[in-house]
Amino acid sequence: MANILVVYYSSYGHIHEMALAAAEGVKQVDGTEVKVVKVPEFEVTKKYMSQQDAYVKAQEAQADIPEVTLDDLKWADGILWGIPTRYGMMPAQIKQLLDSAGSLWANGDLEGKPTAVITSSNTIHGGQESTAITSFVPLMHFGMIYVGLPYGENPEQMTSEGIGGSPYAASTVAGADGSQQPQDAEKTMATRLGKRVAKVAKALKGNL
Ligand SMILES: Cc1cc2nc3c(=O)[nH]c(=O)nc-3n(C[C@H](O)[C@H](O)[C@H](O)COP(=O)(O)O)c2cc1C
Repeated sequence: MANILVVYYSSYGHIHEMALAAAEGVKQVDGTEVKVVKVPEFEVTKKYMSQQDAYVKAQEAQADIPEVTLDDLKWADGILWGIPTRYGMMPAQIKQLLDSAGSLWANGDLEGKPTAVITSSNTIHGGQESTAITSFVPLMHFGMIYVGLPYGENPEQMTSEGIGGSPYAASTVAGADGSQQPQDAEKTMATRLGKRVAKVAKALKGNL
């Protein structure tokens, strides 16, 4: 049995939806168990963003998702990270989690585990690729094995349409005002990435 964790942070729900799509992909692989967990919100963020309807609605929709623990990260044989773009890179909430997981780094608890990123940004050039690539850096410090999104399996990437998806991460474009919801092609790529991480985790478990 390979355990797969989908851990995400989502202010407005796009990454929440993409995380659920990735979990569907994990479920397509026999002999795996999937858990979806969210990164805790900061009090200061609740204070400043709770005037925004879109934020409040999206947080209510995630109320039943449990908050991640360090034991969840240890439990996992593979981890998908849902990371929306903040100024071209990961949000502080995700960085805070990683910064709180120094004991796992020190013990090598995540070494050899496959990992992948799901991201989003408002605009097509607003950080889709920079968020994925900069997120790779701390994941390498943890000794994880990065799983990308190959062109051969994701024909949706070969388009001039304004959708997400790159060799580095599954992604969705939320639109300039954030009102665009993840499109089927984007969710399909997240599902395939979930499936890919599950297959790699299963193949690697006990073999490194
Ligand atoms: C503080 C902040 C910074 C952001 N920075 C960017 C950015 O650099 N580029 C961009 O295209 N979108 C940016 N956005 C938009 C978010 O990336 C977008 O709301 C997010 O990807 C939607 O995912 P979510 O619904 O899961 O939160 C930013 C949003 C916030 C709140």
